Amino acid sequence: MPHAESYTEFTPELYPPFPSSPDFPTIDLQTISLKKIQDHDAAEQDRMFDACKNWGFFYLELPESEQGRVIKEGADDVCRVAEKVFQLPLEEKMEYRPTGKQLWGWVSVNIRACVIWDEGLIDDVYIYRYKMTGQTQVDKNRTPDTAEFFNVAKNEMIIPDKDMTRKWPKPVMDNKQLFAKYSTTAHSIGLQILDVLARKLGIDPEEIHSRHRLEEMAGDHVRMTRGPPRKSIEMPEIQTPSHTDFGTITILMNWLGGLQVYGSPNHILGNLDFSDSSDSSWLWVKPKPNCAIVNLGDAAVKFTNGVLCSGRHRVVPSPGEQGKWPRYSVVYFVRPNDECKLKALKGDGVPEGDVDGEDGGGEGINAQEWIFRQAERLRTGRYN
Ligand SMILES: O=C(O)CCC(=O)C(=O)O
Ligand SMILES: [Fe+2]
Repeated sequence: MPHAESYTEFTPELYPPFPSSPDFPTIDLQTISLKKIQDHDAAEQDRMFDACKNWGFFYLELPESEQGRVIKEGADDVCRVAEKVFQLPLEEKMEYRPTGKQLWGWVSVNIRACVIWDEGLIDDVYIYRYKMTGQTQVDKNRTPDTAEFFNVAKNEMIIPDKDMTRKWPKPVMDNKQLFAKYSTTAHSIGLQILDVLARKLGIDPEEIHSRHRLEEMAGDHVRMTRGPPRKSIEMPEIQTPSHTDFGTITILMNWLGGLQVYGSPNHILGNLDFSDSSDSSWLWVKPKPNCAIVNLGDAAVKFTNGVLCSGRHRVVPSPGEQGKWPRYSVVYFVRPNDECKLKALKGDGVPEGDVDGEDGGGEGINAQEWIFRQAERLRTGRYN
């Protein structure tokens, strides 16, 4: 561990390597070059499309692309802000919790009810700035999670201070430009990837772009996460429970192992199943230098009627020696605009009908309602 005098928690230069032992089986993900995608390289597009139909996860090589470098370097800077935010006194961090009691009273009410809620409350709920540890359940025994999150909303960071609607901690406000640039760049990279996938499926790319306009209100945010060092060698704790991401595409930066993908590809929409927590069922995602980890979320499954895959994943303490360090990650969630209906788009490669039955034959749930519903399922441990 770093010495107290030079103490900062986020010290990637000191991290030991991911252990190369059969005790930690890793998933073999494709590595896709962002530069080649930006150069419209056909072979790279094919490989990326296949990865998205298979695991719904791939590595995205960053440094040769200018936007890639913004993410690579920006993620380090965001982590340094994260350290400062997580080191704030708990009572200060709690000022940024979602507005509690009313939210929790809502549990048994039909999801449609949320549309009649006061706007501000919904906003707090889904932007969900500070999540202290223990707010979600990780297994059938209702064991609480061990990770802290601080979610910085894209829509707040890209507008002038005078128009902001929420209070943010000083370290975030001091770095507003960093969050604005990071959000704008990650959003743009996400859409470049989605554009390729749409074309492959015969979907008009404008149908994707119009559902993800940067300036429109959406659940997009930069999530800073912190998981504590491992308590014991057996690794019983789960930092973040089994889930699929709620949005369309996620750009993840992490430095230490801990992320795991369920060992068979998931084709179920919004799958939060945590019943199988046995270590042997999960594959480690080894962090790859210079690469982001990209994964698709529920909206990508919905828009393509199940052709694209959203991999179910979770986070456990880092393996081996790495587990002595607190674990930071920086996640950007590209999500559809709040009002966007989660329904299949038209395209030659998209099967007709409603593969998962979540539409109920009606208008479909909108993106904001979906986030709210899935967050609530995670919180209560009720995933079906
Ligand atoms: O920390 C990580 O590596 C993954 C985090 C994650 O899956 C999430 O926040 O949705
Ligand atoms: Fe996730």
